[in-house]
Amino acid sequence: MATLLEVSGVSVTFDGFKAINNLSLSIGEPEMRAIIGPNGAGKTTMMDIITGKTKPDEGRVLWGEMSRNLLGMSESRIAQEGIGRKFQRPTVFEAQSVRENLQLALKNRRGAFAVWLRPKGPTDDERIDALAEEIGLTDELERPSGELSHGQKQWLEIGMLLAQEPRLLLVDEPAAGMTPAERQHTTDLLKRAAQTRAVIVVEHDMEFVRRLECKVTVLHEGRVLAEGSIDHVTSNQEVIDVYLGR
Ligand SMILES: Nc1ncnc2c1ncn2[C@@H]1O[C@H](COP(=O)(O)OP(=O)(O)OP(=O)(O)O)[C@@H](O)[C@H]1O
Repeated sequence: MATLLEVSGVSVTFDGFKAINNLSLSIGEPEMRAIIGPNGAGKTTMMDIITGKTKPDEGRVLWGEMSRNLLGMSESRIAQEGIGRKFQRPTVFEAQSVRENLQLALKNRRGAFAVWLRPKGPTDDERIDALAEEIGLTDELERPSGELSHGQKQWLEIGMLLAQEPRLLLVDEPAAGMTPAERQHTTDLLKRAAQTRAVIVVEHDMEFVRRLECKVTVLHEGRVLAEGSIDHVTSNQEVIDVYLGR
């Protein structure tokens, strides 16, 4: 597994408060990684830094085979590089059908022009069918997205991100507000996505994290407190003291 993203010695201070404190971690390709930690640990700020929304005071964020520093790039450039982010609340176009939402995402995908020039690639309709199948919304393709359940909207948004063929997908609390069956479907979907790309999932639900069956990074006070298998981190006394035992 080659390293895709390397966060190295990153710090950021807001009004004198060090929200991220000499944070270092690396993500492989492909890899599934869960990030956990108490409120205020810096999980959102870390994602803001990776996606270029927040610029840190120190450190480097290196990306890809050429180890280019993402910190010099704009948010839109970083998205073009293949970093997709799913926020907690779904942001699909409610008046548009599932198909139209996926169509729109395909239009905006990376290298769309090159795909258009390629003579034998799948057509957009074939891609939409494959994506709908992937996210479990084949029977809902013609429905307005506003009629979907909360879980289905989340899957549609994941599908729209997958349409853009990201190399790294950042997902914020995907299980929140979902039924147990929806959670299971979301687990399966993310695990499949992580077979061919890097997926970082920030999540508080430990049962959900366990089912992802991946390496877990625990953040606390803006740095890595522990890292390893779920059994390794959940038996760590410091992790129990600052997070699990609360
Ligand atoms: N723009 C900002 N200005 C000032 N302080 C900020 C800003 N963004 C984040 N912080 C502070 O930085 C710390 C880290 O916040 P962050 O949202 O990254 O934590 P988190 O781990 O995502 O928490 P949660 O689990 O509650 O979402 C918090 O103390 C927060 O109040």
